[in-house]
Amino acid sequence: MGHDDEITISLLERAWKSGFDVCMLTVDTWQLGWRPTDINIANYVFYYPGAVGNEVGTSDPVFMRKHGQELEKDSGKWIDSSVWHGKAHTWAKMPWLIKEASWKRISGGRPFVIKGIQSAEDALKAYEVGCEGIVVTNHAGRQVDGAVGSLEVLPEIVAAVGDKMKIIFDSGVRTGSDVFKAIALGAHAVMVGRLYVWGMSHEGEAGCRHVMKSLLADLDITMTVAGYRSITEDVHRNKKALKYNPSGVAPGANEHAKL
Ligand SMILES: Cc1cc2nc3c(=O)[nH]c(=O)nc-3n(C[C@H](O)[C@H](O)[C@H](O)COP(=O)(O)O)c2cc1C
Repeated sequence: MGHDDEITISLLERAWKSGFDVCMLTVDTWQLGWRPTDINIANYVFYYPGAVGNEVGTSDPVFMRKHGQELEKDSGKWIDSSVWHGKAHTWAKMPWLIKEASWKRISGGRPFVIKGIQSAEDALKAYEVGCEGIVVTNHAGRQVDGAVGSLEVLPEIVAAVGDKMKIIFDSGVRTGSDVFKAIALGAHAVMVGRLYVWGMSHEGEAGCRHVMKSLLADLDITMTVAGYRSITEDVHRNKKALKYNPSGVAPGANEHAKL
């Protein structure tokens, strides 16, 4: 979410017209973390106005009306008016974004999700401002060095809001047992980031499909060897009976017999 409310509304309208029907706001990176490796290989997709990372914003009709189509690379003007980083909005702005002026009005009431929640306190705030869901994530540990582990905070967040809203988990999901543990701890769904990218970089779309099929197969096997028939009927329903096991060993079939 950038600095300019008019541009924000325009972006949301474009998203809705393009067929997206859930709005997800990332709140943990209004500025990017410092990663020397990226600097070494000149990997910075937001460096100048035409850079690919800024395209959604700088191609926006309201942005172009206000700032012109040809922004000078080094003027700094594009940063001042930015649709990109540089401003920390607060919780006070959320009712405006979600309800009063924006997403709910534009989409006719479709869900709004906040991505980047790492505490029960913030999860409750997200609920209070009108979100239907949250993503419990530490942005894959790629932004704040030493950030709290997302799986560590998941149980307290589930306890606070698990019956009120959808909880999606990400950061570090690589295997079926990672998915299984997150679901067993109360997540309704998980997301993956780098996993599919690795498959894609190796073999394009086919690689991406292969990685995702392997993940699902691994989840199936994990589920069955742990004694569960299905995620929705068994693992999630029985989540309160499952305990997080930091050793990484999946709960065994005996546990299922007890349930
Ligand atoms: C190359 C890359 C770009 C990303 N860009 C964004 C982004 O623009 N907004 C965002 O909310 N998360 C972004 N993320 C974070 C992912 O949405 C997700 O939270 C994270 O990758 C999940 O962890 P995992 O990669 O370990 O599965 C990005 C991640 C990667 C690897």
